[in-house]
Parts: sequence; structure tokens; C-alpha cells
Amino acid sequence: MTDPRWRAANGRGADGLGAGAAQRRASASSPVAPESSVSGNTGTSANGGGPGPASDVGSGSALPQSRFAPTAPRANGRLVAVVGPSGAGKDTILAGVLAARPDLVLARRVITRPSSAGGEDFEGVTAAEFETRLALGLFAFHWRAHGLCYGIPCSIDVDLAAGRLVLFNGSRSALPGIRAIYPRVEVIVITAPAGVLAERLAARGRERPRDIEARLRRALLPPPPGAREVVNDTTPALGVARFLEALNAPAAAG
Ligand SMILES: Nc1ncnc2c1ncn2[C@@H]1O[C@H](COP(=O)(O)OP(=O)(O)OP(=O)(O)O)[C@@H](O)[C@H]1O
Ligand SMILES: O=P(O)(O)OC[C@H]1O[C@H](OP(=O)(O)O)[C@H](O)[C@@H]1O
Repeated sequence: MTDPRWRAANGRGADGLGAGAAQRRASASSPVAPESSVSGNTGTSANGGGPGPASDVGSGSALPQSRFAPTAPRANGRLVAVVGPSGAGKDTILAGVLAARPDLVLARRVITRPSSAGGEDFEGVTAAEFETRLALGLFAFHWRAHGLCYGIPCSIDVDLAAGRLVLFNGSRSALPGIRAIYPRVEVIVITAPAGVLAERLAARGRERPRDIEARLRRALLPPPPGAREVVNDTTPALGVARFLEALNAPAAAG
């Protein structure tokens, strides 16, 4: 927590943003989420107010109710989802933001993509390894997109409980589900004009042309409600400055 005004504006209290790892282990049988859905590993309300709905809110199968007491950690931190179309510059800006603000935490994603793919610092795992971690309750939440599985380690709950500001590179389609698990998640959407996205993805060369086309089609998704927007259409340095400004701005009504 760095800005008390923002904290007050959000009404951020002492109750929990997330649920404990012990609760997550209750969902050991949950499968990897289907494409465009998100699953967390808790079957309880993130506010700790008693058993809530299972947190698989996408098109996937419902998770079993937790057999653990519904006590979420008491967290004062901020959880900020950084979303936006492929090529908008999420990874680029997040790297610059972390360099400028080493006090912030960037969740290290677990992705079923070879670690050699480059880009962000993520942990590349096989689909089988991903399933194992999911079964062990090691993800706060996870989603599928672009034929890949993405998991956010449940270690973010430790950072949130310690009052830190935790950023993660997320999927727009996963936000409703993430919000069901972390009701106070904030959203910053990074955007750039369509032509710029196409140029950047082609120059980056991480995906095949066919996959780039699919990613560009997802650029048409509407901006998430309540998100603060950062336009990354000039230099990365200016994008980082705009992002830091957005981080301190009052949240839009979601
Ligand atoms: N402001 C900028 N000016 C020029 N190039 C940029 C800028 N921001 C990012 N890039 C470049 O555009 C490409 C895409 O950026 P980046 O990988 O950060 O996007 P992303 O939103 O994380 O995409 P994805 O969701 O596909 O991972 C990279 O090669 C990066 O170096
Ligand atoms: O299009 P949407 O659903 O918003 O995002 C889908 C996913 O793609 C991107 O990851 P990456 O480019 O594979 O690293 C995003 O970070 C997200 O996880």
C-alpha cells in the first residue's frame, strides 16, 4: 500500500482479498479451466463471510465446496490485474514499472509454454505439471487462453496479507471469475491502436502468423468495465509513466 488516499477511496478494509492455501487444497480434483474461463481453488467467499459459491465461474465444471473453515487471510494489500490486447505492451510496461517501483510485486505466472519462448519472466511447465500444481492447490486462480494454461501462484496471498501491491498480467476474459475470488481486484487495461498491435506482434515474432491473427482478433474485445486505461502508443518510458499515474488514480466505477 503506497497511497493512503487510494486506499481510503477503495474502502479497503482489513478483510481478505483472497482465500487461504488450505482452502484451495480442497479442490484437488478440479480440472484445468476450459478456454476463457477462470478457476480459483477456493470454494468459499473471499470476504470470509461464510461459504460462498464455488469459484469456477466460467464454462468449466463447478468446484467442490471447501471442506475447510471459510476464513480468508486478512489482507490490506492491493491486487491489480493488468490486461489488454496482445501486443499492447503489458510485459514491457510491467518490467518498467517494477524497475521504477521495486516495492511492488509482479506475480510470476506459470504457463504451459516453453520457458525458452522469451518475454516476461514466467515459469514454463508441461500440461501435466500444470495439472499437478492445480491439484495441489498451488494457484490462486488460473485460466486458459490462446490454447495455453496460465496460473497465478497462491503466494500472492502472502504478499497481499503483508499489505503489498501485487500486479499480474491477466486475461480480459478471466476478469469476472477473478473478481468472484478477489472482489477488490483493480483493473488497468493497456491499449494501443490496432495497426500498432499488428506491427509489434509481427516484430516480436513469438507466435506464428496464424496465431498472431487470432490474437489480433481478440483486440476487439470491449474494455473491461471499471478499468483504468493506459494508452501505450508512444515510447515505453511514457507508457510506464502513464501506468504509474493510473496506479495512483481513483478507480473507475466498475
Ligand atoms: N511503447 C512501445 N513502443 C515500441 N514498442 C513497444 C512498446 N511497448 C511494447 N513494445 C514492443 O511490442 C511488443 C509487444 O509488447 P509486449 O510483449 O510487452 O506486449 P503484451 O501486451 O505483453 O503482449 P502479450 O499479451 O502477447 O504477451 C514487444 O516486442 C515490445 O518490445
Ligand atoms: O486476450 P486476453 O484474454 O485478454 O489475454 C489472454 C492471455 O494472453 C496474454 O498472455 P500471453 O500473450 O500468452 O503471454 C495475456 O496476458 C493473457 O494471459
